[in-house]
Amino acid sequence: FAPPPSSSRHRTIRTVEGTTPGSISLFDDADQEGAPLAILFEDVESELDELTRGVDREEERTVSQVENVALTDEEDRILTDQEDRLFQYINNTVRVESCILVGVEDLSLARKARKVTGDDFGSWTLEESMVEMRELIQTAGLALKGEITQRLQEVNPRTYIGSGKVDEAKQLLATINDELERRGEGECCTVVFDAELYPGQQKALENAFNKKVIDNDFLGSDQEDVVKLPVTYSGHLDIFAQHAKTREGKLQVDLALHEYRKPRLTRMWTHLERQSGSGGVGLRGPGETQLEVDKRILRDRILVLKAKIDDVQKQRDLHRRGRKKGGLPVLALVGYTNAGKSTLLNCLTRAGILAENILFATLDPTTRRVKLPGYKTHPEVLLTDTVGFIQKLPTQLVAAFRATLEEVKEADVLIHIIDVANPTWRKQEESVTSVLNEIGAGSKPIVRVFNKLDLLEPEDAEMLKYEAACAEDFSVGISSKTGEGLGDFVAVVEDALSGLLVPVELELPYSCGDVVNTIHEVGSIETIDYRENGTYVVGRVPRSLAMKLERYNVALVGASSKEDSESEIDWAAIGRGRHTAK
Ligand SMILES: Nc1nc2c(ncn2[C@@H]2O[C@H](COP(=O)(O)OP(=O)(O)OP(=O)(O)O)[C@@H](O)[C@H]2O)c(=O)[nH]1
Ligand SMILES: [Mg+2]
Repeated sequence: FAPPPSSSRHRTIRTVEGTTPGSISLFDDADQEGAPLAILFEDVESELDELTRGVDREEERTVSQVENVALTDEEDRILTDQEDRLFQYINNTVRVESCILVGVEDLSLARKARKVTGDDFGSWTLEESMVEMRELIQTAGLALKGEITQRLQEVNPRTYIGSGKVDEAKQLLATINDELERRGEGECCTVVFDAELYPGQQKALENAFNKKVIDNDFLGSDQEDVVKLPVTYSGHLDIFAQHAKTREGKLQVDLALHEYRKPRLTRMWTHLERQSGSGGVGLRGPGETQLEVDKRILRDRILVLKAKIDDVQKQRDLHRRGRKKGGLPVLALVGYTNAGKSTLLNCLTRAGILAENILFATLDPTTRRVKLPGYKTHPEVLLTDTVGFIQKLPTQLVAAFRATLEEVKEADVLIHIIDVANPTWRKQEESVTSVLNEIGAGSKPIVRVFNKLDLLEPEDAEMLKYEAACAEDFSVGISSKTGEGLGDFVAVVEDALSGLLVPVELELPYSCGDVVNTIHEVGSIETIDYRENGTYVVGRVPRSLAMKLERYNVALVGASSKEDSESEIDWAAIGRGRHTAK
């Protein structure tokens, strides 16, 4: 992380209160053109100390006061800098090197599912879930050293897994650590659970494992405190933390981390308190226990973060409303993480949005105005990329990202990208569908896109294309990589859009009386007036009908019948990124 001295720049910033000047160095990565600035801590402790002081002052304000804080641009910039630094801190330190994975299958859940649905289609097997956890662990940058699994008829309320398994895990950790020590490598002190644990269970497990593994040096030096926080299910959070790019994404991850820690109060803040001078001047009030202080700081931080997120969201709402006014149809790309949403958006727009072979590459919704090549009935649409879904998201996180999913709720049509090269794709599809239902977006028109056909055996790819062609709903098989099927994709999207109701204002000659009946049947009428030249109608009709009635249109909103003259589209070239805009 050390910058070459020649390229380093130095910048001094003021804290919000303007009291303690702090300084940070910024440097450009000389090798990579356009790489983001990285922030180097000269003195991590004092930076963070300053940060918590800021938080401490914020807490004196009540909720409404926090909401009313109008920040100047400068203050806002400084606060954002502070967020960024906290962020860097999270990214760089709440990471552990190695871990073991405990997989649990709670058979009582499958039993419950069977009672409701009559079968257990859609519930994940232990092995499928483990495959996914391994990927998550890898994405989080952890080295997986060992695994144990258990099938449980009922969860043990105290330690989640049975006491025999706890002993087994301890034994495994001991064996692994002996081996690591022999090789002179750092010890493995993290247990990742493939389950959501109650704080009490987590504590009990920490205690159980602590005795043998984490031991006294858990209280070791300041940095170590944080590094050795027993991470169990927070793996998702770390991954989110590493991929949030925009202000809102970062704030949300930050909030989720705080919400996650609240019931699990760890020693994270304690060491900061110790840094702030004897007795924690300005932090600990009279008679307050350390735990109370910790809780207060977390609670206040959560308040501030929520207020800020609110702010950012209000701005986004404004943008969204502005977009609506433009009358362009909005398509949202949804799907399981790693299905290829960003790749498809890139392919369609060449917008250069991050597409990587890691889970959760996209955390922030990105919207692009796109002219779909080959799109006949409408010149342009808005395409929104969204964060990928996943089974068993920690509840806290789902709540934090619900706002992001608002974009999905606002869309006219959902494009559900499915990675058919993944053996569990049907279950992933189910998981996504249930999240969509949960957020109230299940009734929107959905285009199912079987992606990554290029990775399948040709005959399997053919089967899927056939399945898509025969499907009653909107389905299509494509490969975002080779460009195969993208022409069909655009056609299917067009079909889906043509069923949408669009606002119209028409003057229909009296000779087309039956048209009014049709509008009643397939759309809705807000105003009807019998005028000299014909029937004046304001209402909403399917896009396809709007096109047909265009000549009677007084002011047709949001649709156009311009024929697209592009006939031959070189999708393969677009897929490879060599397409030049016409
Ligand atoms: N072979 C092949 N690979 C693909 C295709 N589409 C996407 N990929 C790859 O799949 C990986 C994931 O793609 P992304 O576009 O980042 O996936 P995403 O759905 O946006 O993922 P998140 O943002 O993490 O939810 C990348 O390595 C892509 O190159 C395809 O059609 N064929
Ligand atoms: Mg993505």
